Amino acid sequence: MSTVMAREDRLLRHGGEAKIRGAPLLVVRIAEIEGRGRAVVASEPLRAGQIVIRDSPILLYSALPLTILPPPHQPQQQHYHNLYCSNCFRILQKPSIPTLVSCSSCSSALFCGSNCRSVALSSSHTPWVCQALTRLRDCPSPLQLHHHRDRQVQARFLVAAYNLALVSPSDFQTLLSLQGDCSSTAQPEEAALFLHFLISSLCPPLPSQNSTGFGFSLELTASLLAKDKLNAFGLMEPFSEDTQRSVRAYGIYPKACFFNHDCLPNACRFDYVDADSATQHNTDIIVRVIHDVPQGREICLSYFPVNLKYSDRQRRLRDDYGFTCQCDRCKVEANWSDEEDLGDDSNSDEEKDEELMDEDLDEHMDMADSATEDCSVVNRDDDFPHAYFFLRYMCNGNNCWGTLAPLPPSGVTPSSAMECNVCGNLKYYKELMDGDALHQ
Ligand SMILES: C[S@@+](CC[C@H](N)C(=O)[O-])C[C@H]1O[C@@H](n2cnc3c(N)ncnc32)[C@H](O)[C@@H]1O
Repeated sequence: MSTVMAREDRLLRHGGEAKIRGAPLLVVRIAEIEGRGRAVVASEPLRAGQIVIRDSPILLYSALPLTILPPPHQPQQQHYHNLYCSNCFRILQKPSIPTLVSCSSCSSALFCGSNCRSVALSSSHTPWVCQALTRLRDCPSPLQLHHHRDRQVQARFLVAAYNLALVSPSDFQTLLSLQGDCSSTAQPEEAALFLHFLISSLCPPLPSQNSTGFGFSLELTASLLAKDKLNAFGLMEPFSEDTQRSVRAYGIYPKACFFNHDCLPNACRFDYVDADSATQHNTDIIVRVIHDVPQGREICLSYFPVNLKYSDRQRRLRDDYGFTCQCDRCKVEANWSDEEDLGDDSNSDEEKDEELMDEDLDEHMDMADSATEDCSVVNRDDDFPHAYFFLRYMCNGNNCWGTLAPLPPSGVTPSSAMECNVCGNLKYYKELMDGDALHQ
């Protein structure tokens, strides 16, 4: 067992249940499930819409490429298009606001105000991060970092992670305790080799043995990258019907990272990053159950939009998360044939994907039409919950494909308003069943 793994084991395992940073979990617990690792399980019956976890990130980093940012007070609005505060990650919509400030020593970070800047200077944007990002951004072109957006984002993660070891050793230990390590592969991945070389040759030296006891090494770099790949949550750009949405920042959330995946999840997560600037913790994520969940049942999220077709889901889960999904929906859809559905060969792959998705959904919807007569189907363990799921819990907004969860119940009364976790619109149960959802 590697040093990293041995330490992880000591830090984490505690009577079969994992210790979790921060406030104790109340309505859920973390349990080990064979073949699935740690999992979030309801410790009491949960009501539709109930919040099960509210979680703050231990680490947040930008998903944007390493570029020189425009100076504050830059009058041209377009320069700020899709730029975010480097601390709170709210969108910088108003370039003329007098509070916009940049880092005083680099042009890699822009903040929505002096408060965010001073928080960042003592946490996520320390002098070491400032120099490291500047040197990586200006790295000589033969090293090819400029052409490789994914590697730039991974470099940002590694800089943020090694900085975490310096500024918050306990959070760094939490990061090390998450699933993902390099011990399963004999050779460190190419990304780890490349990025480790880049950081060790370009960035200011890190203390060889910091207070966490972990030295800067290729093994640790590879392990950190694996943890990021399996556990990071993306905070998306604001929703727009017309454009493809991408990630504005990635975060490591020490409780939410225990949710396993299901292609028909019973919970979904919300974030409100662009909430009122007076709101603290705007990068928290909140997980709510989408329907009643009995005590002892595992609570799962979907790691991607629920509309993906079977083969794409299987591929992503295998390639990105290292497991074969055997959820109820996959068992049913494993018998469906993609080849039969491929249709006109002249269409692009994207068009084919959309057609397949529409056909998959049509099939679900047909089943759902006959299922809606009997609302009890939601609790049945056969094919129908799949169809019912799409009708009731998938947003039908243009280009959205979000998941709907009821607003939190007030007392014992469930809410009839369903909130979409992608577009944010509210829909009402009756309109959903009538196929005429009300957008507000
Ligand atoms: C974000 S972590 C979830 C928590 C993880 N089980 C743990 O022990 O820390 C993601 C990893 O959990 C495992 N996992 C998630 N969903 C799974 C599922 N439906 N079946 C099997 N393993 C799953 C996979 O190893 C995946 O890479």
